[in-house]
Amino acid sequence: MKLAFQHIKKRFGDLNVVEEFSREVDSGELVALVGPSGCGKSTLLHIAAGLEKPSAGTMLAGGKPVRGPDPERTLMFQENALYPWMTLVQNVALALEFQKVDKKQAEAQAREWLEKVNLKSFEDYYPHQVSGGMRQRAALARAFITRPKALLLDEPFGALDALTRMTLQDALRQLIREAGPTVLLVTHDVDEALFLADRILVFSKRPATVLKEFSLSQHEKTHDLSEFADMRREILGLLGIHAKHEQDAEPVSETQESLEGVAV
Ligand SMILES: Nc1ncnc2c1ncn2[C@@H]1O[C@H](COP(=O)(O)OP(=O)(O)OP(=O)(O)O)[C@@H](O)[C@H]1O
Repeated sequence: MKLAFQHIKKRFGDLNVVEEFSREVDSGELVALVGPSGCGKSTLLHIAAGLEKPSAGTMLAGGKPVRGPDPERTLMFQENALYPWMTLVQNVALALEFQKVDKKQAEAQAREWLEKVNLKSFEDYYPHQVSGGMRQRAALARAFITRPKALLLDEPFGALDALTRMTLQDALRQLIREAGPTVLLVTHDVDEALFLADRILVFSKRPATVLKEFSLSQHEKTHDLSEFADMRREILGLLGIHAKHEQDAEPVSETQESLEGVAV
């Protein structure tokens, strides 16, 4: 599903959040939105999800104006919203039950998706009985089980430690490869954007405008992002973070902290 932001502007009262944003995200493409805290990235995601209306301009999904939320466009947050009183399998199955799929069939499919995200023996655990990374794996299974045409990911792994985050990024890439949704990813983590994205949009501080756009080669990426060192340095520079020397470039977790520090 192609997403098209056409001359989008957004104000909240006196606060000018998005100046004017026009971009298309092709079917099956993954575009990462990177920028200072509070610049308006999540607002753009909410407009794509149909949770916020633009003050001006048009949001199109699959060529049609977005008029509200739709299961075809699934939003996933940093804080997994699993229900604590339901097991992982019940949580994942619920997404299908909302779509009127029979409970037994929904649970059978939920078990398959939990297996895909390496949670096979944990299906019947409750969220508090598993780690934060495992809860986000379950949240990924729940996001994918309805086979949305567009996935809108808002800092999906922001609460996880760097190592767990990398394993979740691997799981996400695998799921995307299988299911092929269009993905918009908001992240503070430049390395996450480099690893996952086909394209990265770097935003200015509020009101959000695109400072620069980067296209990444499609070939197989690994977490060794050394071939993207120049791009990484340029992105960090645009965000006002300067790595002294290449060998001093911040590791993932510090990058995250530094970016948080650019809050406006
Ligand atoms: N519903 C709302 N009502 C009023 N102001 C809002 C609303 N949603 C967002 N804002 C404001 O708009 C600005 C941009 O918020 P947004 O969440 O889009 O930024 P962001 O770039 O995603 O930030 P972060 O990276 O910290 O999540 C902020 O100042 C925020 O307080």
